[in-house]
Amino acid sequence: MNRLAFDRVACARRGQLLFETLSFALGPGDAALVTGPNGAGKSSLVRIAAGLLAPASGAVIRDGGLALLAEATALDHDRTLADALRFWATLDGAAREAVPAALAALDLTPLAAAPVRILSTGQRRRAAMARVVASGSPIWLLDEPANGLDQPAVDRLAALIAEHRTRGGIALVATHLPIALPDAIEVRL
Ligand SMILES: Nc1ncnc2c1ncn2[C@@H]1O[C@H](COP(=O)(O)OP(=O)(O)OP(=O)(O)O)[C@@H](O)[C@H]1O
Repeated sequence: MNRLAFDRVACARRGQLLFETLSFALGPGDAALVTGPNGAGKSSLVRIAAGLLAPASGAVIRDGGLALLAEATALDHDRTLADALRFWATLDGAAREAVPAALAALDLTPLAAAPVRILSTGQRRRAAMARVVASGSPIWLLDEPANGLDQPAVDRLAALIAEHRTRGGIALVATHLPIALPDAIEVRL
């Protein structure tokens, strides 16, 4: 069963404790909303969840594949959007057919043949989200997924997360912008 849990996790950066004894457990269909002021440790929490940063103490339990949306989009600027997503779909072990569906889900189909470098800020954010969708991973770790998005795109993002949860997926969302996540566990840092 897919699962993401923090068990008394502490996070320290440059000797400073950002949070400690943080515990929560997410199962199929669950979501966590991570909020807090700048520098509180939202991105650090996402990186700990992803296994990219070690907790100062405590443990993280991950059962299921992960997809991470972080600040930097790892899409190759010189490829077309569809090509860049196909590259990641292959690495993520996803079906190549997942790419057109993900492009459509993020309203990016008209830009499929455009080079990644010409995409606007919001389009780039949606492209990074398309990679998460195409991956087919059950556990989504989303760091500021609404950054640069207009309101219709934020609403579409919320709907995508809701669909993912309906299919038994898990979402951990760190954001300083409002995103509708019904019945999410709230983690305030
Ligand atoms: N690679 C790093 N090495 C050392 N300290 C770091 C590193 N990345 C972040 N920090 C520090 O950790 C603290 C928390 O940063 P983090 O990015 O997790 O916060 P945040 O809540 O996501 O902030 P924001 O809302 O501004 O994005 C900050 O004081 C930051 O300077």
